This record gives sequence, structure tokens and C-alpha cells, in this order.
Amino acid sequence: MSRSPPQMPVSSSDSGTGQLDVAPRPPQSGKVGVLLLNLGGPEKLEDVQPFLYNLFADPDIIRLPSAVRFLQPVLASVIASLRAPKSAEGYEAIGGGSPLRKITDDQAVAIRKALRKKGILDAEVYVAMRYWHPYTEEALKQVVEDGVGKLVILPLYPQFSISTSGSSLRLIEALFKGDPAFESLQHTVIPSWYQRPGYVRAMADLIQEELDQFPDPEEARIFFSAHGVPKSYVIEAGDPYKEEMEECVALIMGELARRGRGNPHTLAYQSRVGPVEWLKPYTDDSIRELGKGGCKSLLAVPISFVSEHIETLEEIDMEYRELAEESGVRHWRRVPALNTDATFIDDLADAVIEALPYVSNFGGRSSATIGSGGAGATTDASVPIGDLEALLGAYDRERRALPAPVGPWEWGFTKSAETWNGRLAMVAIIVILLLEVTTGQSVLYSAIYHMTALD
Ligand SMILES: C=CC1=C(C)c2cc3[nH]c(cc4nc(cc5[nH]c(cc1n2)c(C)c5CCC(=O)O)C(CCC(=O)O)=C4C)c(C)c3C=C
Ligand SMILES: [Fe+2]
Repeated sequence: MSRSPPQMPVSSSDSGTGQLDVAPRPPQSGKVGVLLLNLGGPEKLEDVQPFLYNLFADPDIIRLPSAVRFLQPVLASVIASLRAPKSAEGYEAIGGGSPLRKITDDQAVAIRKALRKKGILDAEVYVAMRYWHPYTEEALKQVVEDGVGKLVILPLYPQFSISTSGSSLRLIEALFKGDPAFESLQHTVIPSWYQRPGYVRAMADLIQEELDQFPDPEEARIFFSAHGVPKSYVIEAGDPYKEEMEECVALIMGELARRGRGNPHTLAYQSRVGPVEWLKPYTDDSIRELGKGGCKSLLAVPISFVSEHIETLEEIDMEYRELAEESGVRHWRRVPALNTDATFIDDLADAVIEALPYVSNFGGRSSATIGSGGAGATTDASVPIGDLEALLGAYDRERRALPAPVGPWEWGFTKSAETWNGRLAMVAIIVILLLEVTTGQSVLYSAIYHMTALD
């Protein structure tokens, strides 16, 4: 059974310098824990603003230059309050809250059952959300209290991004480093798993089922819509997200081709926020262009996340569907999220079992070496694996840490014009906010509102 630790407000911006206030059971060396990492979502409309605050207070989500990082809580608070009405409208449209907690709990139960069937009888599966309940701090507290001896950390994001799995791992790293309670907890991380055959098969199955519902199954365009990230994450910070996403799409299309499905396909990026450039092409632009180009049948495939959430239920099902129809698309369908799909859950359970031989002490060396190709680097095992240190080392071997949330502030013309525009815009916003705070006048409220209401 998955644990939903008692709810306790924990600020996600407090990245765990404090120690966990628990009396741990001595770890039982054989007891296996699986820590599912996820984003979390507001469960009711009153949660929307504090949830957004937690999200924007994360230096892996809004990357400020270190000189002004102290302003992050103020900025997070302002952006959260400005975005909350639009965001709440979206959550209202899908029933008043995010379904993420329930689905993630169901996934945890299903993984535990699958592990039992495969002979891992004493495994406990924990849900660790980054921005809402049950918070990562609480889940780890439960892990220690339960006396888990071997922990497999499994982000529920198929592809690695600094903004998702990276942010959660950075928080876990801080919690582990600050607390002797974790010294005897052996662990390993499965950083990304988009390349696993079971996942690829499960996605191809869902796509095939939906394709067959079209009046013209061979003509329908398969439209992969991934959650975007700002372009600078990939270009400057070395986020492997785009590369992993492209590989993932190629693997799924390869599987479909083997099944005799030669449909055309597109990969685009949705859900951008703020004034900087995000990964392109943008989903809305692509839909317009495809419609203009005469595409009549479109199958939307959410690809960066394995549960239904606001961006499938509202953004894709409502906004993009309407846009597609306005653009001339006559037949529109959307592939459901994997949620507790049996093939998918079974494969995740296999990933956990394959990871167990690599569980090692924090600070010790993993028995599998991670290559230099980033978080997704493969080892001889069929999952890319490494302990947290090895994973972080893959990004910055010298400091053994994920890349700093903010790159060093560099004067000169070494960065791209876009990056500079983004940073200057951010500095301008901070100056404006300071003006607002000090003068009490809402100088450019509408401009900031426009920024935070994008998409
Ligand atoms: C792989 C998936 C995701 C990536 C990458 C990601 C990056 C990212 N997101 C924001 C801003 C927001 N995200 C919000 C909600 C949200 N995002 C994801 C997934 C990824 N985000 C999920 C699963 C959810 C939760 C959905 C739910 O059902 O509750 C929100 C809040 C919703 C809204 O107002 O649109 C924001 C804001 C940024 C800035 C970013 C990369 C830097
Ligand atoms: Fe997001």
C-alpha cells in the first residue's frame, strides 16, 4: 500500500537544510522502498495560489542570477498571485482540482502489487511530491520511520529535465546531506526510462487503439505534445530533456512502424509560461500550420507525463481541440495518459527490480558507472542507473552537483541575444516589482499580468 504521509505544510523553497525530526527504526537491510517523484497539484481551488508559490519559489523553475536570488520569494509571491486566477479557471474546468494525487497513489498501489507478483514481497512504495502534498520531506520521513534499508528513487517523468526530476533530486540531495538519518539508507536513482521497451510498447498500444477510431486511420497525423521548458535550459544548462524527448518519439514511431503503422508525425511543445523563448515548435503554432496545410485528422499524444493532469484535461482536450477545429481539423482525438496501464506498471516494477543490485550507500560508489552522456546515459543494465552522487556527477563532475540553478552572471557578448533578452526582462521585472513594493503603485501590473497569463 502506498503511504500518504500526514499532511504538514512544508515550504518547498526550504530545500531541507533542517533535519528530519524522526526516531528512525534501525534500517532493515532487506526492506525495499520505492520513492515515486512527482510534481503534485492543487486539490482544491484554495490550494492553487500556495501551490503556484511553491512552484515559482523553486530556483529550478525560475532561474534568477545569483545576485538577485534573494528576491525569489517576493517574485514567486507576486507571480503566484497574478497567475492564480487564470490557473484556478483551468482547475475549475477540470472539476475543481488536480487529479494528480489520486492517480499517483493508484500508481503506487499498482507498482507495489506488481512487485509482490514478481517476488519482492516486502516493498513499500512512497509518493513524494515536489510542490504539494504529500511533500518529499514527508515521504522521506516515512521512509526513515519505516526502517527501509534499500531505496529506489523513481521519478514519474519518462524523460529527465532539470525542471522536474532534477529539481526533486536536488531537494533530496539537500535532505540527504543535511541529515545523519540517511547515512545508512542505501539508494539508487533511475533518472529516466523513456527507452524501456515496456513503456514504448504501452505508448504504441494506446496510440494504435486511438488511430483505429479515426475514419481514415492511415491518414491521421500523430501529434506528440510535450510539456515545454525554456530554451536556455537546454542550450545553457545542458538539460537533456529535448534530446531524450526526440529519442522517445523516435522509439515509439519505430515500434508503430514495426506494427505496420506508417502515419506522419509531429513533435511540438506546450504550456509555455513567461516572456522568454521556450522549446519550439510551439503546440499552438504547429496546430495552426497543420490545419492550414490541410491536415484533417489529428491524434494528440501527451508525451512528457504519465498521468492525466490539467495540461491534458484542459489545455489539450479543451484549448487545443478548439484551436484544431478552428484551423480546419475535422477529426480530433487524444491518447489517454498511461495512469495505471498494466503493461506500463509492470515495466516500472521491472525497472525497480533491475535497479536493486545497484543500491549502494550515499557517498559510496555505485556498482554501475554512469557514462558521460548525462542523466540518461546507459549502463550495462537495461535502465540508466547510478546513485545520486553519480547522477549529479554526470552533470557537473567537479562539484558533484546538478548545474547551479543560475549560471554565473557574465557580462559581455558571450550569450545569445535571446538569453540576454530573457535576463534583462527578468531584471526589469524585479526593478518594477521593487518600485511597486516601495511606491505602493501598481506601475506595470497589466504588463506582468500579461506575462503570467501566457498560455
Ligand atoms: C515533464 C513535465 C513538466 C515539465 C518539463 C514542466 C516544466 C515547467 N512547468 C512550469 C510551470 C507550471 N507548471 C504547472 C503545472 C504542471 N506542470 C507539470 C509538468 C511539467 N512541468 C505538471 C504535471 C503540472 C501539474 C498539473 C496538475 O494537474 O496540477 C503550472 C500550474 C498550472 C498552470 O498554471 O498552468 C505552472 C505555472 C515551468 C515554468 C516549467 C519549466 C521551467
Ligand atoms: Fe509545468
